[in-house]
Amino acid sequence: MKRLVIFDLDGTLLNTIADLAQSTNYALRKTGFPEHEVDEYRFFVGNGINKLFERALPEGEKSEENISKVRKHFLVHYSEHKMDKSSPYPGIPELLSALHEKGVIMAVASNKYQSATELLVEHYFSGVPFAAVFGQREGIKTKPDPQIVEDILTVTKVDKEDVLYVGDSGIDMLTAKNAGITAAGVTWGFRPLEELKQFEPANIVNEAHEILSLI
Ligand SMILES: O=C(O)COP(=O)(O)O
Repeated sequence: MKRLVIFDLDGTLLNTIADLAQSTNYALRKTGFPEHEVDEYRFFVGNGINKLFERALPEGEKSEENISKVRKHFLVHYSEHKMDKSSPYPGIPELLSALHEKGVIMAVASNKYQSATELLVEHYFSGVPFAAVFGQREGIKTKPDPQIVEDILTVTKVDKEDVLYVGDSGIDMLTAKNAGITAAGVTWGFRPLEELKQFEPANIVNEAHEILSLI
């Protein structure tokens, strides 16, 4: 019996790709670099925003200086536009309610910077009593480092064997592996099934309600 479910945010609970693409394209435009199609961003997102900008910048232009310029414009735009087109994936609000009714503890572990993680969770899941909502925090290694999971376990006091980690990318599957907890890969997010399979997660699910049978 799993007592705690840890969810990744982007690509798992929320489809945020259009807003991330829109704000990054704005920042690229402002700094004079070429933009990308929304779909390309599925492979840029996942390791925090600096990595997103590094991937979005052209070859030969991926300097710290350029990343920091793009970041500045992105943050201004994303602070105003992070909820323009984002929305929970089908069945997610119902899944979270059902887990809560069953008495399962829930938490969020994201590589998105902390303030945006908190604001998005508050906006889209205001009624959900998450025990912890952790994003990318200053001085703390990002996923796939297991620190974020360890921090959630410290807050919730749940043993590792009682935890299910749910995510949409190889980074998430590796985070669960590194933390020594059971993973469920979801196929509705940003990354393809083949990427999830490479990390041999214990479970792969195609629809949100399937998570209930893994508890
Ligand atoms: O912002 C990112 O890079 C990805 O965030 P996630 O960990 O919630 O998928």
